[in-house]
Amino acid sequence: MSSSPVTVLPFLRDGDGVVSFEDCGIRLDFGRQRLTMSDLNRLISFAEDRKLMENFLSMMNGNLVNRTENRAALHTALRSQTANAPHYQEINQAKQKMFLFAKKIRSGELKGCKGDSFTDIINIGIGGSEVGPKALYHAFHEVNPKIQIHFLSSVDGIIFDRIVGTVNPYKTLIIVSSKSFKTRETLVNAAEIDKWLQESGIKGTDRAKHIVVVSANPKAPNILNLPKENLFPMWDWVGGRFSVWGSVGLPDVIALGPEIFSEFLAGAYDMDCHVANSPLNRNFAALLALISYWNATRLGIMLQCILPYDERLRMFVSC
Ligand SMILES: O=P(O)(O)OC[C@H]1O[C@](O)(CO)[C@@H](O)[C@@H]1O
Repeated sequence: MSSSPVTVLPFLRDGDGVVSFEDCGIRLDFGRQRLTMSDLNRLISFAEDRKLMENFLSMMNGNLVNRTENRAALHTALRSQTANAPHYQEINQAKQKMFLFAKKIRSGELKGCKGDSFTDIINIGIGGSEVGPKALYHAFHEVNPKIQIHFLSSVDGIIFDRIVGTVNPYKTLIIVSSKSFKTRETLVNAAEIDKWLQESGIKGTDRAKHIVVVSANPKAPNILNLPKENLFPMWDWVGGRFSVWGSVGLPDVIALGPEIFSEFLAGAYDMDCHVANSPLNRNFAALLALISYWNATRLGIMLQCILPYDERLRMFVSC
C-alpha cells in the first residue's frame, strides 16, 4: 500500500463501527485516526497472526521476553494484587519493608541523628531511577507537603547547590537509587551529598540514619559504607523505566503516604487486567500500539504528540 497525503484520508469515525469506549474510568476515542474500519480489522488480524496477546501474557508470566539482555520484564508483577503473580513473596516483602519505613518516618518514630523529624528527601538517581518518582510526586503532592522531595540527577553542581542551600541536613533523608549502582552521575552525587552531611557533622554511624539505598546490586550498602538493612531491593527483571512500581517509588511512599502509593499500584493493576483480558478491538494498549504502528509505517507520521489535559500529568510525557 502506498502512503497518501494525510488530509485526503478519511477519519475512522466517518465509517461504521465503534470508535470509542470506556474502561478503568478512562475513555479512549480513536475516531479521528486516519484509517478505515477495514484497515483497523486488518491491523487486528496482523496482531493476531503475530500472537500479540500470547506474547503479552508470556511477559506477565515472567518469560524471558527481553532477548537482548536475556531477562524477564516483570513490572506488572510489582503492581499485581494476586498472590499468583511471579515473585509474589519477595515483591511483597520489599513492599512491606518500604511501607513500614515510610510510616515510621511520617509518624516521626524514625528521626534524624539529632532527634529531628524528617522534612525533606533528596532522591539521587538518573533515568528510570528518577523520572517515575518525579512524575508521581509532581502529580500527587499537596500544596504544602509535610515532606518535600528534591530530585538530584545532573552533576553540573547547580541543582546540588540549590537543594543543599534550602534544606537542613539534620531533617533530610537521602535516597540513593540505582538499579546497577554503577551509574557515574549517581555515584558522584552520592559522594558529594555524603561530604555535605559529614561537613554538617553527620558522620560514622549517624550517616545510616540519613542515607538509604535502592538497588538490584546487593553490594550497594557496602559501597556507601552503610549497614545492609539500609538496602531497599529491586531486581534485574524489572526495567529501569518501570521501576517506580517497586522500591524506586520509596520517596513517594514516604512523602505521599502508603495509601496513595497503594492506589497508584491498584490503578495500574486494573489497567493490566484490562489489557490482559480484553479483545484486541476493545483493548486500550493494543489499539493504541496498532494505530501508532499504522501512522508510522503507512502514513509516514514519525512523531507522536502527547498533550496531558492536566498540569499534574505534565511529567507523564517524559516517562
Ligand atoms: O538505575 P541505574 O542503574 O543507575 O541506571 C540509570 C539509568 O541509566 C540507564 O541505564 C541508561 O540511561 C537507564 O536504563 C537507567 O534507568
